[in-house]
Amino acid sequence: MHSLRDTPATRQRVAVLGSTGSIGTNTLDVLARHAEQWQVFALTAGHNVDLMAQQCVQFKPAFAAMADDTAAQLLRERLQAQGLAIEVLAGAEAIAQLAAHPEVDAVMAAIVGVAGLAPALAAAQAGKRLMLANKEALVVGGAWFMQQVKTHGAVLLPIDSEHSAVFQSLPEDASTWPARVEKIILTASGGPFRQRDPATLAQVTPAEACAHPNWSMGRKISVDSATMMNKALEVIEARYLFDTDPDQLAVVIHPQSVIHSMVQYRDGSIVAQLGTPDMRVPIAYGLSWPERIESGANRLDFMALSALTFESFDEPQHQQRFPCMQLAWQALRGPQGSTAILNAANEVAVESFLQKRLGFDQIYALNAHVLEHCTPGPVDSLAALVELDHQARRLAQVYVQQAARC
Ligand SMILES: NC(=O)C1=CN([C@@H]2O[C@H](COP(=O)(O)OP(=O)(O)OC[C@H]3O[C@@H](n4cnc5c(N)ncnc54)[C@H](OP(=O)(O)O)[C@@H]3O)[C@@H](O)[C@H]2O)C=CC1
Ligand SMILES: CC(=O)[C@@H](O)[C@H](O)COP(=O)(O)O
Ligand SMILES: [Mn+2]
Repeated sequence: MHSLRDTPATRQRVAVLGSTGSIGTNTLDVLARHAEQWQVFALTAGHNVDLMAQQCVQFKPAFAAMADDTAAQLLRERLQAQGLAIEVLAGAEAIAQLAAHPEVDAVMAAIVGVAGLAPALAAAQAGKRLMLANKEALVVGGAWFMQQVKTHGAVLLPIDSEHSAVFQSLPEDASTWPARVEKIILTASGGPFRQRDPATLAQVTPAEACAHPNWSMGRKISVDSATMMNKALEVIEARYLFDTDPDQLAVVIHPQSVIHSMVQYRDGSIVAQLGTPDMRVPIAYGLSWPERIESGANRLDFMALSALTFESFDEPQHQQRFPCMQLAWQALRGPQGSTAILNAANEVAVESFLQKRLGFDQIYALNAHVLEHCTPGPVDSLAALVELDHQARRLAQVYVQQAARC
């Protein structure tokens, strides 16, 4: 593998995993504003050769990797034709190797789904600064993943907007959190169906589900926001990131997505983080922590805000609209491995919904079914997690096939 010997020691070298996605492109936008501080060392993606080729021209990384072999070959030919000396690698293993590359200082983990677990883990085990957008990695890996971060001296910075908000609202000394914190309150927009008649949810289309009112995101997380499974995954993510009891985690619906989340302290005081809904803010914070850098985000104009409103997720209509929410606590209170099972079920359910093989309302039914019927196992290695994920996926696929027959 080739080495960047001419890199000034002061520039941090970043690997952006999932560079062609929503988080990946926002990350590159922030990095482009700070070329004197960070250098793009590696870019990785799945299939999108056109965008990856453009990113390679602009950022000239030492390495580019595509999960898909054919895409990698195509990229190699394109870059050669342009005279760019970028080493192109292929496959999941190469992506994990780049995440752990000795010349990498920081890794943006922005692959969607459990596919991002192995490279995020590789970065953690190599002791990197790990900027974690890929919430599924933590939902699957749970306390074991956090233990790997600790054991290998990695620094984990949350990128998910709510968790970045919580992190920004907590004292720097983590050892004080248990004594000081009463509750973590995650805000939720309620997604595109917050006011939809629950009786009509069976008919919604992928396009409607992906039309998030406040954020422009990839299709998987957009569907998760529409079912509020995104918030369920975030409750699980918060439990492991901040090592809280599940009962200390609460969700409040806040349709404007201005308050990104809050910490309630034992004296009743609440500290919140606010801003315009722009992922470049948590990304910039993940890159620069404990410093602050320009993110490019518009500043919040309080005078232009009509109102900040809140709704209880316990309202009967919201309970009907968003049954997925309670699966977070069900999985957290279940045996070890339950959150990995729930994640696998949900990935199959969302993909099937996007392919129009499953109704929107069946996402909850599938998730609940697999969580109930899949037997959890110990979560103590990547291989064990992968096996559990496969087992849950098999059960979920059977459910989809049966649902298609009805
Ligand atoms: N978007 C957002 O604002 C937020 C996202 N997140 C989380 O960040 C993660 C990324 O989300 P988002 O950017 O929206 O997703 P996108 O779908 O926009 O992007 C996903 C990225 O992962 C790549 N990818 C997909 N599958 C694989 C695979 N099997 N192996 C390697 N790379 C793969 C894609 O490559 P390609 O397209 O080239 O195939 C793309 O670069 C998710 O876990 C999400 O929950 C969290 C908070 C906010
Ligand atoms: C930007 C981000 O972090 C997303 O997870 C966002 O929070 C989705 O919004 P809701 O899930 O609250 O609709
Ligand atoms: Mn979020």
